[in-house]
Amino acid sequence: MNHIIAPSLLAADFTRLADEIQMVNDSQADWLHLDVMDGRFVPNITFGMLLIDAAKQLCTKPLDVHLMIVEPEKYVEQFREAGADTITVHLEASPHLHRTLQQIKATGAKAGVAINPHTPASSLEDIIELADLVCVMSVNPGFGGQKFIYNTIPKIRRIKDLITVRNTETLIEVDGGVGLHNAEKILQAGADVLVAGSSVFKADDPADAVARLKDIGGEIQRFA
Ligand SMILES: O=C(CO)[C@@H](O)[C@H](O)COP(=O)(O)O
Repeated sequence: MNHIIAPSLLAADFTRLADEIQMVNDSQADWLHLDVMDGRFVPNITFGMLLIDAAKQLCTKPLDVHLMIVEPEKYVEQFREAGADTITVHLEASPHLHRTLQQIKATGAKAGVAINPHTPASSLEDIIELADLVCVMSVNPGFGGQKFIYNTIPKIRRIKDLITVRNTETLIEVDGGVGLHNAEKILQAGADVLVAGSSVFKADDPADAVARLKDIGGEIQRFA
């Protein structure tokens, strides 16, 4: 499988949201990534179902919705109804993660688990079979435009090993500080999905930035 590029709308120009989403439609992007923040799980507030609903009407690509909120289980059905194709909840915000992933799947959405930079790969051992996607946070969640935390690379490898050993179809998504300067390393470590906010939307030519990210790694032999 070729890797997936998911531009993160957080870095878009919100005064031109329809144009920014049209760029995603016209580019080689595979998904649109949407960061929902509640000011409690993370120290920032972004948007909720209303914007997901609007994005769904404009976007021709699947919506990858990342819930950086406490008690995500309260809102799973509403985000699905708004148009989320993948719903990712944080392990650190989900005391009943197994139940929450089942709840997401019951809506027909793909179920993702996100882990913060300090959360070890081993914390996924008893949940990996249920996860369609693991979102490895490579910055502390809450803001776009931060620097990639390089300790994440060995963690991606450990998660990839876990997925290989358990023989699951789980995708590894890497989110935060991703760009042309580090995408190859991230893909070599085993990532399947690159979330890119600033490196796409702040580029002079965002569609070209997507194309370049999509191009990377075509010839790469991944580590086992
Ligand atoms: O979830 C987050 C931040 O919490 C990310 O999705 C960012 O939106 C990625 O933005 P860049 O680091 O690529 O600017």
